[in-house]
Amino acid sequence: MVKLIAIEGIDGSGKTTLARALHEKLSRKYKVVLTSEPFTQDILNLLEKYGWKDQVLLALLFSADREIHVRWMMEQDAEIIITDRYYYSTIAYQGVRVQEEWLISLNSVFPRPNLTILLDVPLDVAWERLSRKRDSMNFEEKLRSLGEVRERYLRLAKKEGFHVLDGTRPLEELVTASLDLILGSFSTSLRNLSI
Ligand SMILES: Nc1ncnc2c1ncn2[C@@H]1O[C@H](COP(=O)(O)OP(=O)(O)OP(=O)(O)O)[C@@H](O)[C@H]1O
Ligand SMILES: Cc1cn([C@H]2C[C@H](O)[C@@H](COP(=O)(O)O)O2)c(=O)[nH]c1=O
Repeated sequence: MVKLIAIEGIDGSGKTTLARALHEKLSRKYKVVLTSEPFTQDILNLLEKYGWKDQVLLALLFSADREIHVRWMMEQDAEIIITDRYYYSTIAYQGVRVQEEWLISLNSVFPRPNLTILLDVPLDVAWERLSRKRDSMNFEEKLRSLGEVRERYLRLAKKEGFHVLDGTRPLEELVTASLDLILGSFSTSLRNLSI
């Protein structure tokens, strides 16, 4: 059975960097697919067209994109799939303005990840990192709500049992900690092979 690992966190928390490093390490022993959300170019076009203000529309668009993403993931020949963002992104981000129960219900159709890692960073660290890539989507809007998104992620982590890692730690430490979690939580066959 394929194992699904979700990497979550606010913008600038280091998700993409960690996901790529884990992909590189795990690929030495396993068939690993690295993917991310938003998944399709279509959703990026729609975000461009309709903007980022209407959070109900965003929740519906991201969830539709996720359905296409999940179908695609199910077709992959992989032992491990690492996704840089998954449905908890919708619950944390759109949850700032939209009823959480509805978001949870909307996303209840998707497979639950086997393991979720939340990279947690304070806002000033995220801002500093993001300002280096100010071309990122919707920069000014993001900064306004990122604190609330972080709080929502931390609450979700407690409720859903995510593994929370301090994203200000050096990358090498984060990779080691994540590999321990991944190999420790999966089957004996995965655990017996060291990376
Ligand atoms: N552990 C780390 N320590 C210091 N800098 C880091 C660390 N991880 C990532 N960075 C740097 O922070 C910046 C943002 O990293 P990255 O793009 O991986 O974050 P992200 O969470 O995927 O962001 P976004 O959600 O905006 O795409 C990059 O410049 C990256 O090199
Ligand atoms: C999947 C998903 C994403 N978002 C937001 C979060 C980010 O601000 C952008 C994606 O950009 P990134 O460079 O990949 O971080 O979209 C969201 O609000 N809801 C979602 O479900």
